[in-house]
Amino acid sequence: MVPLVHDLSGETVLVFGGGPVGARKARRFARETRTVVVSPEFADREFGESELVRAAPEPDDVADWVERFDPVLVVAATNDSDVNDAVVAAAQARGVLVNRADESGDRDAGSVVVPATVDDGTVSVAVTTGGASPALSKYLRERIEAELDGAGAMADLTADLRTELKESGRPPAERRAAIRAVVRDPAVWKALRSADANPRREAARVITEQRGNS
Ligand SMILES: C[C@@]1(CC(=O)O)C2=NC(=C\c3[nH]c(c(CCC(=O)O)c3CC(=O)O)Cc3[nH]c(c(CC(=O)O)c3CCC(=O)O)/C=C3\N/C(=C\2)[C@@H](CCC(=O)O)[C@]3(C)CC(=O)O)/[C@H]1CCC(=O)O
Ligand SMILES: NC(=O)c1ccc[n+]([C@@H]2O[C@H](COP(=O)([O-])OP(=O)(O)OC[C@H]3O[C@@H](n4cnc5c(N)ncnc54)[C@H](O)[C@@H]3O)[C@@H](O)[C@H]2O)c1
Repeated sequence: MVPLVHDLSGETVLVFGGGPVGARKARRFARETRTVVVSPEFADREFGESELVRAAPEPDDVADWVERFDPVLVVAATNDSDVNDAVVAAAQARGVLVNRADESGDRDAGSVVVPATVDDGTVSVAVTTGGASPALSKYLRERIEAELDGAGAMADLTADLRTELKESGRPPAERRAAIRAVVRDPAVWKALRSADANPRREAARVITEQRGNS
């Protein structure tokens, strides 16, 4: 499996099944794009900004639902494996990506796994075990969460520094060395994680020291 980062904005994600698993997937996708959940019941679960459609399609009806919403990704999260089979078949027939929540063995063409993810600003880390052990993905995600504190701010800071170094006409090798030194510097990280420190000043110090060393 090849992890790719997919921009879903402007697209539709269609989720079949409004149980805890369908709700979790729907919350995740609804943060990014229009998400529609089809299910005969939704209990009192949280579906984020998703649109909820109360229905229980038979396997033979699933293709019509997929055609009607024209999604870029379909999620099969019902507790009825015949319906989930039909969702996979309908997605494949239309060349649409499909995530199947009730299977982690052999995957069908076009199938995708939803990884465990941590976000900090523009930085995302995704963990997958290729379907082998979702509990391990969750555990590793929890461990990475603390590591990532400040990463979004570091991405913003170094994006600005890259632009400034380019504009000041520094040669590529020097820019690369400077940015690499900043992202590895403990004092810059510490400053990014504390409210009253000055990360820009720390970064400027690192760049000056780096230039002196090369
Ligand atoms: C990462 C995460 C993302 C998300 O779903 O948002 C995710 N599962 C999560 C949690 C979790 N899921 C399960 C447990 C109970 C412990 C256990 O069984 O291990 C726990 C842990 C818990 O609940 O503590 C049970 C389970 N999961 C699947 C099956 C079916 C099967 O194995 O056949 C069964 C058995 C059902 C049963 O037996 O009834 C299948 C899949 N689950 C995946 C993703 C995909 C593979 C990801 C990978 O490559 O690792 C895949 C293949 C399909 C998919 O859904 O995309 C999310 C953590 C989010 C987070 O917290 O960060
Ligand atoms: N991927 C994961 O992390 C994970 C975790 C636990 C379970 N699972 C598997 O995923 C499936 C869903 O898990 P759950 O805990 O949400 O199950 P659940 O039984 O609580 O919910 C299933 C939902 O599907 C709905 N449904 C039934 N028939 C439908 C139809 N024809 N069309 C639309 N919706 C329909 C039900 O009303 C219910 O709301 C289970 O089969 C389970 O094996 C996956």
